[in-house]
Amino acid sequence: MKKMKDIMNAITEPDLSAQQAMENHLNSLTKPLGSLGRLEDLAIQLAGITGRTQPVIDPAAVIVMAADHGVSAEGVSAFPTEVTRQMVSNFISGGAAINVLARSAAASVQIVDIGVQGEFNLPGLISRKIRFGTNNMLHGPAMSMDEAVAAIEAGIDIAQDAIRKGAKLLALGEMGIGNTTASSALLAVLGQIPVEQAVGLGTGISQEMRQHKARVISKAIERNQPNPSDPVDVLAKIGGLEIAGLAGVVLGAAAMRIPVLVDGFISAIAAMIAVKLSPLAVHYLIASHESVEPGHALVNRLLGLQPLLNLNLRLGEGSGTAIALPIVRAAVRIAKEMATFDQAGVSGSLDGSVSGENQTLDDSGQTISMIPSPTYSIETPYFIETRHEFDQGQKAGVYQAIHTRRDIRTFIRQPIEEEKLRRILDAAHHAPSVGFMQPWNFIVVRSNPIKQQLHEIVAKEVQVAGQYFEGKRAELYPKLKVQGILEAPITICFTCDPTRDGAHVLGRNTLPETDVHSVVCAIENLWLAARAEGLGAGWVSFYKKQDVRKILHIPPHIDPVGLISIGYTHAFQERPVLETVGWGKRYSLDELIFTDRWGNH
Ligand SMILES: Cc1cc2ncn([C@H]3O[C@H](COP(=O)(O)O)[C@@H](O)[C@H]3O)c2cc1C
Ligand SMILES: O=C(O)c1cccnc1
Repeated sequence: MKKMKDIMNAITEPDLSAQQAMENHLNSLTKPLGSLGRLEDLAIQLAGITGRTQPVIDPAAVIVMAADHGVSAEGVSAFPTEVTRQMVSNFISGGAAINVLARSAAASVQIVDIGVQGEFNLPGLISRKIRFGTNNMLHGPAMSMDEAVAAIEAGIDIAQDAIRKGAKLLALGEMGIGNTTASSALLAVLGQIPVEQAVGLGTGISQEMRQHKARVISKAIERNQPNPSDPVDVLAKIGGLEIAGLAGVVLGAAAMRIPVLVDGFISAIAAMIAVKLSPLAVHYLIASHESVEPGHALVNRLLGLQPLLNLNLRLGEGSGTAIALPIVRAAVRIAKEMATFDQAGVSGSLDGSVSGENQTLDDSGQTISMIPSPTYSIETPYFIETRHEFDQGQKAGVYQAIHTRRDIRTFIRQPIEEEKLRRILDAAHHAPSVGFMQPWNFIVVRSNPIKQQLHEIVAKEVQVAGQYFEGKRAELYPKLKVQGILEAPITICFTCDPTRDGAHVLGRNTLPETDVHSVVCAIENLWLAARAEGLGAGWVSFYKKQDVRKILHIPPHIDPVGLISIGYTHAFQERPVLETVGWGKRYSLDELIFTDRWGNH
């Protein structure tokens, strides 16, 4: 137990400065920014793991853990238990799929007996047998907690040994008839997924057998009552020895800053257990592929991993890792061997920056920001409670949306996709609101005649406002474009209903205006989401509320807080227009920050 705990605690964050250095390096290479897509993400991840801008992943070793499952007595697999033992012999003889694929990928294979039912006398087989297969989980725990911990610790030892002998990347493989049953049970409990969704056909059973398999799993969960917040308890009651061993391999590798290539459903479940035990381990995982087994996509999703390949595999043994290894190697070689713009004497992009400023010039020669391709999945993992940290790409995305948001008043006539509109409205609807009062409504204006009416009342107020400016601002004012209601495909009126949720809203007794504050939060959410989606948004604030109420049939007690025009645009200016034209400049942040009391810097 101590070994496991120590290793769990030894796993640290990836090296952010090495990641940044890698990103800068990739951006200096002779290719358009980001054009090597996922290979660039891989190179950055490997830099973070290894702390090196020239990561080394060779020699790579596939560790295949083999064990048997008592539950296979229930007829949950298309094959009998003895196939596990027979396949171990096949692995040692070099005739299994993983042997061939590993040879083709120039990786070594280590076969570990961590719980096969049967004795071996095979040279080259690593024997760490904890017991002769698990018990049938239908009738009680598959193994004891001590055995589960011993299997995890055996995995840690094996990873450490392999690394000491020189391995720079470990890949997970497994063999164990019945192990998709254990894996589905683990997924159902640890991922809080309905059993029905977590179960697949494994080695190729019929639909009737699949239903039977699901019933066996449900009964085993019912019988054992595993505690979802204790991964070792769950592993012991409904898991398997090879799964525990592989979880140990992940922990051992991550603690030594060695990347782990994950194979199919079973090894991904093992990786999930490792991440449950030590959340930072997730940064060391690379998903080689997504198998046909339906649970695999779910685990990848829960872990936030994007598989490199989808080849309809459903084998295991580490097969997918050997196929993906050359891709990982390609990422490493790109970083190491490609020439930079300087070295090759190749001209950089037109703004002169080859170093990743994410900028280019628009048609008129003005510097505009580009949206880099997203490096992370839009589906945030939400089951792993402990994985609340944003990864580098996610963090960068949030700040990028904030810093490149602009008040956009010039739109091109390209319609907004309905799903996009729905997503940004949903972002607005997830804004913070005082006492959760959600006082907003969103009137989405698409009708041209109504836009025309809004445009007219706004134009009138724009005129009126002009007389209040003096000097330079009076001169600049007529040149400013302050609204784009006619051009924008839609304008949204954000309203506030002060009666929503009754008179006594939590947190609003002394500050009645908190309802409007909440609506403004919704506007900002929409604005940032729109920016991330490549849509410009502009807040129009020249209007008399009475006029807007009349046009949009808004009842008198409802406040039309803001009109926001949205649409695609030619350019997101690097700086606010009002700054560029000299209307105003951004105050210094330091001057705005006081310490403890007003005015104290
Ligand atoms: C010949 C053979 C070789 C394999 N290699 C991997 N598996 C894969 O299938 C098994 C899991 O499926 P289930 O839960 O349906 O038994 C595991 O051993 C897995 O590694 C194999 C299965 C067979 C039959
Ligand atoms: O996803 C896998 O790796 C898998 C699927 C079925 C059987 N064995 C392995």
